[in-house]
Amino acid sequence: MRTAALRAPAPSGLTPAAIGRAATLALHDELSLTPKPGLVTLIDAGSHEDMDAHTFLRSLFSLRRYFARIAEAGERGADFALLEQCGIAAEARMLAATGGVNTHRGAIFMLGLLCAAAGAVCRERGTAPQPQRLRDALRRHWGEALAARSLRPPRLPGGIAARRHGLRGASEEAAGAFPILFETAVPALTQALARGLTPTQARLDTLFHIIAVLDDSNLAHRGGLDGLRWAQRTARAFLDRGGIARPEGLREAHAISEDFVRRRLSPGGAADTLAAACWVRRVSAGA
Ligand SMILES: CC(C)(COP(=O)(O)OP(=O)(O)OC[C@H]1O[C@@H](n2cnc3c(N)ncnc32)[C@H](O[C@H]2O[C@H](COP(=O)(O)OP(=O)(O)OP(=O)(O)O)[C@@H](O)[C@H]2O)[C@@H]1O)[C@@H](O)C(=O)NCCC(=O)NCCS
Ligand SMILES: Nc1ncnc2[nH]cnc12
Repeated sequence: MRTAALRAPAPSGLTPAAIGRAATLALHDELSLTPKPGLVTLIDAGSHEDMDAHTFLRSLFSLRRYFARIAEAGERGADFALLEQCGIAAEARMLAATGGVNTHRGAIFMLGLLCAAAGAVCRERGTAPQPQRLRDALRRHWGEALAARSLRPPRLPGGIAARRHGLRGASEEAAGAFPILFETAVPALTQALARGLTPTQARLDTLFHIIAVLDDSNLAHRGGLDGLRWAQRTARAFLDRGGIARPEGLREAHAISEDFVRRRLSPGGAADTLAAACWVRRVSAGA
């Protein structure tokens, strides 16, 4: 029998397997949300010629063990170097599954760190990890390493664009323990559901809240600073008009998505942050 099956579940009942499963489900929640500005859904490829839903599903399948594995590493108190090795191996499996297309590199980084933090919290606290505890664990265990890492010269197009424009890319966001995730995305999703929006409506409104404030390096890479600022203004205006929960909300969301595609803009960082917000709600509720 697998050793994992012999392990007494963490006092909270949130085993690394449950933490990891929540990450896979959250990434599927994001992929299946439609319409999404410029992003891949189950029915269209958005602003992408190089990937579609099948690419994302193959990528998700290749990551099916990674999130549980990195949660287990966090539960054991692994240092950042070990997490990074886990992430690099997962990126290699993703690229092998997608034929070299970058579907989830940012999600491997962001959700990988969050799963590791959840593993640490479950072992230390014996409770379902609440947002603030997750954030504290990120800072306490890997804050210094993430801060040092964010000073390294970026090697990816998004990170290079972010550095050029003085933006907070994925590495800087992680070094701050994901402020947009915990201060914008999770509250927006929670409040939308509390207002009675359906899960789909709440996720869509939350995506617009994230696009309106995130320094999404994918947008900066593809559209420059003008493209990023146009996307942020467009998302903010949609929300100021009342967001998705209006008779004309869905039609407007489709029209905005067509504008993003015309400009070849794709907010991949916002998509990952939405998935992470869905994941935070799942694990905080005990997965
Ligand atoms: C740590 C890395 C993520 C690299 O660090 P860097 O800071 O250089 O990262 P960025 O380039 O800024 O962003 C990398 C990906 O992270 C997502 N993202 C973008 N902006 C943000 C943000 N502000 N906050 C959080 N996350 C952000 C985004 O990922 C998603 O989009 C990608 C798919 O979209 P697409 O447009 O197709 O992207 P490309 O193919 O690159 O562009 P095109 O050619 O199509 O135009 C996909 O990755 C989504 O997940 C950014 O792309 C990390 O890469 C790294 O160094 N990894 C090494 C392993 C490691 O350290 N792992 C740690 C495990 S805990
Ligand atoms: N659905 C999606 N489309 C394009 N890029 C993404 N990055 C993460 N999710 C994505």
